[in-house]
Amino acid sequence: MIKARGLARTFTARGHSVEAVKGVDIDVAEGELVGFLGPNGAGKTTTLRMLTTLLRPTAGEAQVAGRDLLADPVGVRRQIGYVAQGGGVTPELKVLEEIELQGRLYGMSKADAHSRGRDLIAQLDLENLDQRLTKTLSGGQRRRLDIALSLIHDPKLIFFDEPTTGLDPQSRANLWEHIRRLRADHGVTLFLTTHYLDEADSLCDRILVIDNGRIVAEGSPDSLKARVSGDGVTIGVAPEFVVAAAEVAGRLDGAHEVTTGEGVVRFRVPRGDTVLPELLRRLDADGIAMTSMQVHRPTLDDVFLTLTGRSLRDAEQTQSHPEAAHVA
Ligand SMILES: Nc1ncnc2c1ncn2[C@@H]1O[C@H](COP(=O)(O)OP(=O)(O)OP(=O)(O)O)[C@@H](O)[C@H]1O
Repeated sequence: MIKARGLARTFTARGHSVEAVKGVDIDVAEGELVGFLGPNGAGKTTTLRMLTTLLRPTAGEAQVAGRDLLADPVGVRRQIGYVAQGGGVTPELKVLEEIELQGRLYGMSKADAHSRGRDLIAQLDLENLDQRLTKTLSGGQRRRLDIALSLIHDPKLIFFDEPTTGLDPQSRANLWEHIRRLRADHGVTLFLTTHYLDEADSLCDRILVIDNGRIVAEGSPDSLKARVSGDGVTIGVAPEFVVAAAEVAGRLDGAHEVTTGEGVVRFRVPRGDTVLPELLRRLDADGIAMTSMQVHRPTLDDVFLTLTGRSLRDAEQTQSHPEAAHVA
């Protein structure tokens, strides 16, 4: 459905050039639900805008939904749907009118646009809202209307740019269900960008991780998590014992990636739960009191950290990882 090779985009603004996307290869098979995950500024939207013909690549080539991106952008546009971040609607139109207008823009007759509008309203659970002005919709309802608008011409491939950003947890879960249904009921191929790890994890078959304009990892959520070896353990100790506690942790069987922070020591071990009694015993023997402890299974954030040396959350705030000092 998507085959991109060496896709790149450089922006030039006030004499400075920014290599937003530095030559990415992307393959998406028919019927797949693929997530494009990365922090703010990583190049997700730029890539999406190139794949949806809204932005011309500086280099590279792509086939999208069976059409050549550069040679046949109009053909690509006919085959795809695009749910942009904060896509525009006409505030004074009612929901059904807005969808009908979209149908008319795609060249449908009034009757066809009306019946397609009715179908989409049912499909996206907008039945009770069809006569509401679009400007009065909640965030989640607006996003469902955006999806309905993108589906008007029955596209086989849909791009979503951060579909659930800004939504409350309940609306997010509801929208995930709609996205899953698009694929299950209509066999649509989906490509979505997100900076939410849980979203990528629960929704996507496959994830591409982008950082600084390059794809740094690719695979199923489970296979990516399997790249991180072992559970993460975080223990709390008094600040004056951090270095000593890190040394104790580093001597445990299989312990690696030991880092320290303000009153905490973090490390990885093959089985977090089984090493804790031994760790407690050794800390006790050295007179170090543990104030807290947490064990967690690898998350996609751990994958990002392993790959880039930065936490996805830190990267989002464009911060480095100042408190982490490697001691082993
Ligand atoms: N029109 C533009 N002119 C100059 N620089 C741009 C332009 N659009 C994007 N950039 C830069 O390109 C880089 C990638 O931006 P992009 O919007 O693709 O990232 P993103 O991963 O989608 O981030 P977000 O999650 O914030 O949407 C950033 O450094 C951004 O500042």
